[in-house]
Amino acid sequence: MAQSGPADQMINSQAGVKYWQEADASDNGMLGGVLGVAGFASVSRIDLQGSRTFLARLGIGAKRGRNLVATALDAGAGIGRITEGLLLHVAEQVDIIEPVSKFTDPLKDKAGVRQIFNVGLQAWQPPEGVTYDIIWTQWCLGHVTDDQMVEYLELCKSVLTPNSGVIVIKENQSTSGADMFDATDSSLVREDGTFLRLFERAGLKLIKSDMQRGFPETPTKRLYPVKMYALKPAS
Ligand SMILES: C[S@@+](CC[C@H](N)C(=O)[O-])C[C@H]1O[C@@H](n2cnc3c(N)ncnc32)[C@H](O)[C@@H]1O
Repeated sequence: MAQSGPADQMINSQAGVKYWQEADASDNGMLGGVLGVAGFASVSRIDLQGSRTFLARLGIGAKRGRNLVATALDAGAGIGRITEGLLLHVAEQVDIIEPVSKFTDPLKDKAGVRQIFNVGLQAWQPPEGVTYDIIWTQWCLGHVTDDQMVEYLELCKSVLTPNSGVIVIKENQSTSGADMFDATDSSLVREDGTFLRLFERAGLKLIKSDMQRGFPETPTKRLYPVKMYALKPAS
């Protein structure tokens, strides 16, 4: 697609939310319909397994020798696929950020779900005194500009449990040599180098990273590579 100027300036957050308001409130809707493509029905399960393994490498998990935590934040949570499939298994309480309230309404009375913030990442204001052991942000950072992402990460840093808290980012990767704008949902697929620059700008250091493995691939369809980054305050 032809682009002019920094690709992140093409992001229109209202257009992004409008796209998602029309999406199905299902795992398949959250994953852009990919679960309905022949051979791809296992993508959500494989994604969650990859995330569980990544958290285990950080010492977090339900198995012996790993630690459970008190609080997690699921950012850009959609219908709570990650809250239910991952975070509630390792954290006592989970807060949620998600701009589309029809996705989160069914989560209001779910055991373990504490506060739901129906705003975009760029408008989120953490309540006074709250801290999180895990802040998980997956498949939604493409909806905010580079500056908004840095501001969001700075906020995350300020509400992370001192020393032990960790921020995890799990996002698609552009491999075309540039960040790629997608007009369908008004989002940006960033390159690894862009993520690393923005993390540094936000005062975060990378403590672990891994590629998601095991996604299916067919002769006619291949998903973007997906990378997981674990971050802590640089100082
Ligand atoms: C691809 S879905 C991923 C949902 C969830 N993270 C998952 O992996 O199942 C993208 C989500 O980002 C949300 N979203 C759109 N704009 C956003 C914004 N500005 N800030 C945070 N989330 C946003 C959408 O409403 C949608 O729920």
